Amino acid sequence: MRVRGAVFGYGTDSPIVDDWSAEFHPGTVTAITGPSGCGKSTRLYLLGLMVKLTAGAVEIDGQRVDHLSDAARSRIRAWRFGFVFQDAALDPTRSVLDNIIEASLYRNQSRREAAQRARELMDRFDIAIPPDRRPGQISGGQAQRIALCRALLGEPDILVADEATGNLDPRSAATVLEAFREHAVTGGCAIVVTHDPTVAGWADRRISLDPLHEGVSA
Ligand SMILES: Nc1ncnc2c1ncn2[C@@H]1O[C@H](COP(=O)(O)OP(=O)(O)OP(=O)(O)O)[C@@H](O)[C@H]1O
Repeated sequence: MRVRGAVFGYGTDSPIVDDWSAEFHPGTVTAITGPSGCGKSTRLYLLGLMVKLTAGAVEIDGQRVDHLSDAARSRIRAWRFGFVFQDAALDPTRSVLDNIIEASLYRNQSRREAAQRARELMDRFDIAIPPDRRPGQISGGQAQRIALCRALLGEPDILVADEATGNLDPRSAATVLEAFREHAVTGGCAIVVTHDPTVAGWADRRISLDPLHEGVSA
């Protein structure tokens, strides 16, 4: 996917993202780095078609998609993207299992199949809690991994993660990074925002938004 000349700001403030262009390739993990508040998460919202640009365009497979209707953008999000946000964004009223499988039900996957796969993912990421637990009764690191299970369950083309290893011990973080790598190796596109130099160094490409060393490196 790519973004061309994107401009976006919140309300009447000056733009947070001003004429941003970038490309993200299948088979590749790209890390986005930069100081706190520079607009890394905002760029993920923009790539995930969650906000409307003031100018510029977002393209997937060469097709412009940012200007489509809300319903069309929601469909693209459900079918093409998997998201892991900083706050996990789990529904507190539903079990962790239901949180994981919720999005896949939009994709006409059967509940039984989805639940089976969700349990496999929970095992893979060592989330040793009963699947009927509510998000209010789990740790921050578990919530992040539940959000990752939810993102992976839909087998997205584009996996977008915001500080997805931030709350994790080194072993759990390594399992999560392996999952990003596997996603890329199987032809997916992974985009990870991180403050962690180890994660950035491990990625295939880095987009730095730091004014002192802005640019792309591989
Ligand atoms: N909903 C909002 N309304 C107004 N301003 C916002 C909103 N969300 C973020 N901002 C502002 O936009 C700027 C960029 O925020 P963003 O969360 O994208 O930065 P970030 O680089 O991801 O930060 P961090 O590394 O601390 O998570 C910040 O100045 C922030 O205060």
